[in-house]
Amino acid sequence: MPMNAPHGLQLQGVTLRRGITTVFENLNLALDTRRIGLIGDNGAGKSSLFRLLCGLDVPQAGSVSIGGQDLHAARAEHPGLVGLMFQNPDDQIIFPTVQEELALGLRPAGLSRQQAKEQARALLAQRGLAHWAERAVSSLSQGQRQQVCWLSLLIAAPRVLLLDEPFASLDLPGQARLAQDIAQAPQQVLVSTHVLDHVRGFERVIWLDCGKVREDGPGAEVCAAYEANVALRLASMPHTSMDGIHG
Ligand SMILES: Nc1ncnc2c1ncn2[C@@H]1O[C@H](COP(=O)(O)OP(=O)(O)OP(=O)(O)O)[C@@H](O)[C@H]1O
Repeated sequence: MPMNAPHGLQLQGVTLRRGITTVFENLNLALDTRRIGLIGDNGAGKSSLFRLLCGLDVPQAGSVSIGGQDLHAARAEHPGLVGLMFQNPDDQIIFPTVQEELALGLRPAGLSRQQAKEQARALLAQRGLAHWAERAVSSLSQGQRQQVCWLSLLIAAPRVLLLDEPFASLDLPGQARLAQDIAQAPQQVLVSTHVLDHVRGFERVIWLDCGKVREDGPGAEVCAAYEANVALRLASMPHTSMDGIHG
């Protein structure tokens, strides 16, 4: 790593277009903080940022680096550097059964297929989910599939965890468990969410607004600023009436 290089992920002058949409233009971000929340309206660019940070998308201009090294070069050397939990579990899950899906994350660590399956079963048992091992992923509910996605990431243990709306389909116990897991994770964790309470206590929250950083600072302050902005926008909206819709 070059001297004085940032140790975390960094975007420099990034422009990203997806289809006809310019999502980011000349975006600069240094993501060194241990816990970072990402908030903002639908379409603000949260998932797009995660796609850049894990190398799924490549910017049309600018660079994405980690520890001062180009992200793609770094990932080629260390495949387990950055892991993404997708917003939609169906974009993430590849294998038919839960244990195979979890075992996938262990193969880069050099484990045999059998060893990886055994570790996957051990993690499931530790979580009281031993009965899920042979279950077809397609037979699980949306929230259960989301749990599988989280466990896959947990077992793969990348150095940086990117969680895209990980709480969205979880029940209350599942949300509490995930919040606890995040708090205990030794790695850097970035979480995007529309439920601000999940990131309000984070040391850093970034509010994205139409692909730009609107606010960046302590979670409590940035969440309060976003809430105030939403309240203001709601107050200035004309009141809609349901009259006539129901008859
Ligand atoms: N596959 C795609 N092709 C083209 N444009 C896309 C695609 N996915 C997203 N976009 C556009 O990119 C912009 C950013 O979308 P993105 O999914 O990153 O937002 P988001 O903040 O994650 O939104 P949400 O809160 O709804 O998940 C939006 O204008 C969106 O319409």
